[in-house]
Amino acid sequence: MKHIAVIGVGYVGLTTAACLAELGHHVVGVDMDEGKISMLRQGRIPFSEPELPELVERNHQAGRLDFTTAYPEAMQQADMVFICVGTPPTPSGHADMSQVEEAARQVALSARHPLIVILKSTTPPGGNAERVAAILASHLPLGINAPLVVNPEFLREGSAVYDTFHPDRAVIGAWDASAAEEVAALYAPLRCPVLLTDPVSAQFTKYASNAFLATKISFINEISRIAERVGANIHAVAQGMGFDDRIGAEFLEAGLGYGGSCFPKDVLALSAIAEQHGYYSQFLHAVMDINAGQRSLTVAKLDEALGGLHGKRVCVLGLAFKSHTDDVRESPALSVISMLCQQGAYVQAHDPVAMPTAQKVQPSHDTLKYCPDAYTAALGCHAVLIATNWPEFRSLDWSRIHTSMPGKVVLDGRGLLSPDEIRAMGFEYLAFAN
Ligand SMILES: NC(=O)C1=CN([C@@H]2O[C@H](COP(=O)(O)OP(=O)(O)OC[C@H]3O[C@@H](n4cnc5c(N)ncnc54)[C@H](O)[C@@H]3O)[C@@H](O)[C@H]2O)C=CC1
Ligand SMILES: O=C(O)[C@H]1O[C@H](OP(=O)(O)OP(=O)(O)OC[C@H]2O[C@@H](n3ccc(=O)[nH]c3=O)[C@H](O)[C@@H]2O)[C@H](O)[C@@H](O)[C@@H]1O
Repeated sequence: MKHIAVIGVGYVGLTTAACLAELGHHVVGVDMDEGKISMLRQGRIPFSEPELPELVERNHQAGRLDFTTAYPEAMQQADMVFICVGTPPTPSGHADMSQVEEAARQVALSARHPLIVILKSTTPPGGNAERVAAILASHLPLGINAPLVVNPEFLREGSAVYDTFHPDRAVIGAWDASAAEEVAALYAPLRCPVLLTDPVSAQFTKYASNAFLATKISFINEISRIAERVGANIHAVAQGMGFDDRIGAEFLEAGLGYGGSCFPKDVLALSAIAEQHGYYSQFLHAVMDINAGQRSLTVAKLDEALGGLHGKRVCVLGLAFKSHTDDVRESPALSVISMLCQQGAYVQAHDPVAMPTAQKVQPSHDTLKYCPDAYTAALGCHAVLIATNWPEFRSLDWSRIHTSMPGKVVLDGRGLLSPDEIRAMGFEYLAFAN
């Protein structure tokens, strides 16, 4: 059993803290956001993530998981510290390292005995790990050692707890071999492959992995544009491709494209890193351009189907960047809603969990209304856009929706519905090469 401090209790930090506690460690989560910490102390979770509330509550009750805003309190017994703070994009596309650097400074100032500092936040290679190690070294009390280990995170929102307990691998990059072994030991109960490498390669592996997954999505979206022109069905094509183990069946869903707090920022940061090193990556720019293009293509499809958007009423189902989360960072749904409103359409939107977060960043106005359920959102509309693949959208009473809509267009932006069933009800079913 280890004493562990987790700095930053957002999507990654809270999941990491709760899962480590479930594995039997004693964990204290630290955040500068007093609101988040006081919610957690009352047993409430600041965001929506399946399985996490139960896990946090169980471990909090068992005395293995606590929360504080005070670094010294969390650091009192810690022999390991995970840094899980944000690395959002700066205007130039580079990752903003200021939260990580401040966390490292606070950790070092509060350290009273030797410990291992584990960098879980996604941080760009090219001097950043070295800088964090230097910040630690210059702020630690004399005689105290705190080796840095880079251990990037690969969980997905919406299945964060499952992913943490079933990782495909752990990547551990360190200059200090014994610190790397201690971090590897934390993963032993999870029985996953562990790659021990240097810090820069560990950092780069994270960016390369996200860029590859984003590439798969942009690839299938590019193929869907061509498939549409030649009359091929993209789902059949993706399925046929996916049977080949070298290709793999996952991340071949054509549609609105990727969003979220990571693919957009990490692909952009990787291209910025390349440019900083004198290399323009045409490839990464194509991935980003295709992704942005899917959003305008969605609006263009609705425009064509409705004979213009001005004055038309569009129901948007799904507001977060994917299902099973309330995270609206870089949400394709929200950017399509903005474009629809700009072109004079009225939007009626609904999401099973992301209404409060969406309303915060895009408050309702004359032409944008948030609705308590999918049926109210569809009422009086000319078209429905499925923007995230919530399974419950599939099981809606679509004939009830059909009756309540003056227009009959359904644009399935996530390939969620059965085209034959929807067409049989009298809808005009549109998708991306379907
Ligand atoms: N969200 C995801 O699915 C994944 C995120 N990542 C990476 O993990 C990192 C964290 O991401 P999220 O959890 O999404 O971020 P988040 O924004 O949800 O959480 C970050 C937390 O850190 C806190 N914080 C910031 N500065 C602090 C400081 N100096 N001291 C204490 N707390 C501080 C913030 O108040 C916030 O609660 C990022 O680098 C991200 O790229 C990696 C894999 C998955
Ligand atoms: O670094 C990160 O933050 C994380 O980014 C992604 O996880 P996440 O963004 O939570 O969610 P994904 O399931 O990857 O979906 C990302 C976006 O791609 C879209 N997507 C996904 C798959 C697909 O086939 N098509 C597609 O358009 C989703 O709708 C969503 O908007 C990665 O999958 C994680 O491995 C990684 O740890």
